[in-house]
Amino acid sequence: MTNIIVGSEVWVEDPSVAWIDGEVLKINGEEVEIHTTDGKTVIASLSKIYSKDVEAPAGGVDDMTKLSYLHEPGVLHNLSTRYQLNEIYTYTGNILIAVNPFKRLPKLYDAKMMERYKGAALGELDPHVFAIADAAFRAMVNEGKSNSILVSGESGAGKTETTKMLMRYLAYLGGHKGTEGRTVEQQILESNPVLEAFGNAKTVRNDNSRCNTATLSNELIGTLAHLLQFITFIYIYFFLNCSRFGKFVEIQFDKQTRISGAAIRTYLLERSRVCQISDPERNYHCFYLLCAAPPEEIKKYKLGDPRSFRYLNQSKCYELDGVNDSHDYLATRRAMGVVGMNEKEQDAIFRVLASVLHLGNIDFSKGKEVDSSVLKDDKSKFHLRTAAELLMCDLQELEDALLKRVMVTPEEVIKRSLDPVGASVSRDGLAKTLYSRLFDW
Ligand SMILES: Nc1ncnc2c1ncn2[C@@H]1O[C@H](COP(=O)(O)OP(=O)(O)OP(=O)(O)O)[C@@H](O)[C@H]1O
Repeated sequence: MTNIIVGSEVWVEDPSVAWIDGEVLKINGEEVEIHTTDGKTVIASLSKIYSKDVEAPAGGVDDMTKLSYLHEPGVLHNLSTRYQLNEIYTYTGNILIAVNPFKRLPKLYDAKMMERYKGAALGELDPHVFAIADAAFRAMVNEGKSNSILVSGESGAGKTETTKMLMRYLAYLGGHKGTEGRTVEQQILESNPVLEAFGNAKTVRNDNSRCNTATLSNELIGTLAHLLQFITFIYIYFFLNCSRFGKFVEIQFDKQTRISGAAIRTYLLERSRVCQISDPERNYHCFYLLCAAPPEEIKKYKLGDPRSFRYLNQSKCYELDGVNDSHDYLATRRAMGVVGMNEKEQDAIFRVLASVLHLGNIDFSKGKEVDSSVLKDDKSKFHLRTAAELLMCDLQELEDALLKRVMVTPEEVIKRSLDPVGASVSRDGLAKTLYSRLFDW
């Protein structure tokens, strides 16, 4: 700011394009008059304008540390310049920034590209997700220690796509055929439909949202990454930090640096979504898939139109563009088979899911005693009975679990009635717990 004089080229905030460049016409104390490149004259405070790097190359720089000024407008301008040239990757030191291209760029990820990046030092070639995977792989081999890659970004930023590319490259380096000739990468990807059905939902930003940075703090990620340094097996880990759920992909290598196995762990499911959604979002995909199951299964689980269930009808969004829930239900069933869940287990999973929907339709009204409640009507009784049948539990015990609170003291176990509001809270609590236990399983 101190170098800003009349004639300097600067960045100034703009309501429509975030930052716009211009030339300083006058400085009057803290007040600066700027002629912007869109032909306007604006007044801004000296502390809110930033010098423009006039010597920066027209196509931007591939590493942000090469910029003369590392401030917000400089960084955004550099990313935007490169993006317009289809250069979606840029380094900041050894961190890679990826800008979502929202279109397929097949040449960027083909076999030739993998060949180019194999063994190349970080920074030697254009910024690329393969370069990060290669550096992580080489460090793991050279140091004989596990390594981790953190993929972070807002919902819809491209974390899932990035992880797929990282896995593809690692599978190329440590390529190994798994069972039935499928690569480990393929097997991990095949488990995706199952995880996505139960852990993904449509959010405002992404029709198939899994992750954003909202709930997993940087401190927690730091701790996880730190702990992993002490694990002696040679693994490469990916963290995807999320709000719907977190995903932790572990790829295991043997002493010959060939892939020997993989595991996926999930954590931090967004439980509140099971009972509460707001327009235009949706609940977890699996509920809509189940409501679109073949007629004999709908009959078995006593389901129907998603509009008839409280946990789904709080939002007006039921269908997603380009998504066929009936088709996806069958695809999820197939994927469950591929990852080793037998028919009986699949049926148990869908029974629990259906019971969550039935629980949500139970209403309560005031009971005869003070602060007590009863099932409101025959409809509620039907849903309670169905939930008990599906969960294969005792009807009376399930009703008690909703209408009464149990307190355990050192002396005795006390049962206290709940009023209708308390019973609704306990109903939602049970639904959330059922769903999250199912997801963890
Ligand atoms: N490198 C890429 N090439 C082409 N398309 C991409 C790329 N990265 C992202 N996309 C597009 O953006 C969409 C959203 O990306 P993705 O699902 O990876 O986001 P996310 O960060 O995992 O989101 P969420 O956190 O909500 O789950 C993808 O479905 C794809 O269409």
